[in-house]
Amino acid sequence: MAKFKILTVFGTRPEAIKLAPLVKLLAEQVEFDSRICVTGQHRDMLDQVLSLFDLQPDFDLDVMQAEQDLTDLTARILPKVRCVLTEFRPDLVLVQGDTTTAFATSLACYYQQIPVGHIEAGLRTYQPYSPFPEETNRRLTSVLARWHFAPTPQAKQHLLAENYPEQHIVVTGNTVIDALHWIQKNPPKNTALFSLEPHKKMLLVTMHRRENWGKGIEQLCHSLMALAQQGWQIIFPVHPNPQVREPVYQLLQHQANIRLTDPLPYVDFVQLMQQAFLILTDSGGIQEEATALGKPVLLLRDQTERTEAENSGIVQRVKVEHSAIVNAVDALAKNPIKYQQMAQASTLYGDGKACERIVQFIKQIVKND
Ligand SMILES: CC(=O)N[C@H]1[C@@H](OP(=O)(O)OP(=O)(O)OC[C@H]2O[C@@H](n3ccc(=O)[nH]c3=O)[C@H](O)[C@@H]2O)O[C@H](CO)[C@@H](O)[C@@H]1O
Repeated sequence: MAKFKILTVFGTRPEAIKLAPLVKLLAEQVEFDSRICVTGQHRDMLDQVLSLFDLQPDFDLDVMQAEQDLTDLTARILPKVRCVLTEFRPDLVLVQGDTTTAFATSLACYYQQIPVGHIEAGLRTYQPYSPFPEETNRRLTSVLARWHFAPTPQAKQHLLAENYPEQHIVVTGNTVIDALHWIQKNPPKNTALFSLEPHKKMLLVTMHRRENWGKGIEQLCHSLMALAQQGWQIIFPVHPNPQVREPVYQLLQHQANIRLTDPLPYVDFVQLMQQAFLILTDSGGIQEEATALGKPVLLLRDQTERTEAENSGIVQRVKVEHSAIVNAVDALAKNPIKYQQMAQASTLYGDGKACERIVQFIKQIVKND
């Protein structure tokens, strides 16, 4: 019998982290012919993850260009994905999350009438520009997908409220927790892990969302200067986008107690999350990982689609303003009871078995076909 052909397409670091354990598991299934296609939307950061998980793409579209804009990126992905679809002729294409790669790939599949399975389906803020373009990318991807792998019951509820058929939706947990477990079980040998000053409490910081470009990044940098002067040790892996990198390096490069780095290998970053007193971020995936690790997060965004973490108390939204950020850090440092209430590990985003559930569901689809 011919094998069921699955093509998994991704292009950015967070998609690669979240799909790595899944493509590894798919490759072990004898009844599947599973291939990987990378668009290369984030070239360097993507390659770092591929090498960590020892993944070799079967197709590499290499769409990355300097200062790429969303229109050009979408327009470059469509015909390149079409070529792969017509060459490999998959029975199912898997995409993840809310990137331009996920949306444009789903559209290319729709034009070829190839079914799409959407991993991490159903996250919503219902604000089209927050986060931008991710909120609209994920809603458009839902429209184009046939199968919806929802990470949480709440994500499933969003999809049901939008009238997607219940038999096409399955709650799996988020595959990022599988990735986290994998990395904890398979720490790479010979890595030079990041060294810290042991007597100082550490704040781990990331910021890259478009909504924070300009004023938000400036406000964050000024708050970090004030916190560094109070004696906090700050580690800030800086996103390579010039809209982020230039102002951050300009404002913070020579400040005592602040270490700016290039984006770190995933294993180093996970270790730093564990060592941090607090994480300050506008990231999506870090909220999920921090929830699993029991590490409090100050979320530097107006909206979040990860309301489960916020409701559980581990994630606290903070206005991206100098004094609001400084006050929020101070308040937690001075209130150990509140801090301990936040620092509770939870399986809200999964138990590390999301990939198994996705694979089982796909086998069921094949059986029912
Ligand atoms: C709107 C939103 O919230 N963002 C989306 C975005 O990712 P998201 O905001 O999560 O993307 P980030 O660039 O913050 O990447 C986060 C991931 O990178 C790791 N990390 C971070 C810094 C570093 O130096 N090294 C490192 O390995 C983190 O541990 C985490 O796993 O695309 C994801 C994949 O489709 C979606 O799930 C998210 O919903």
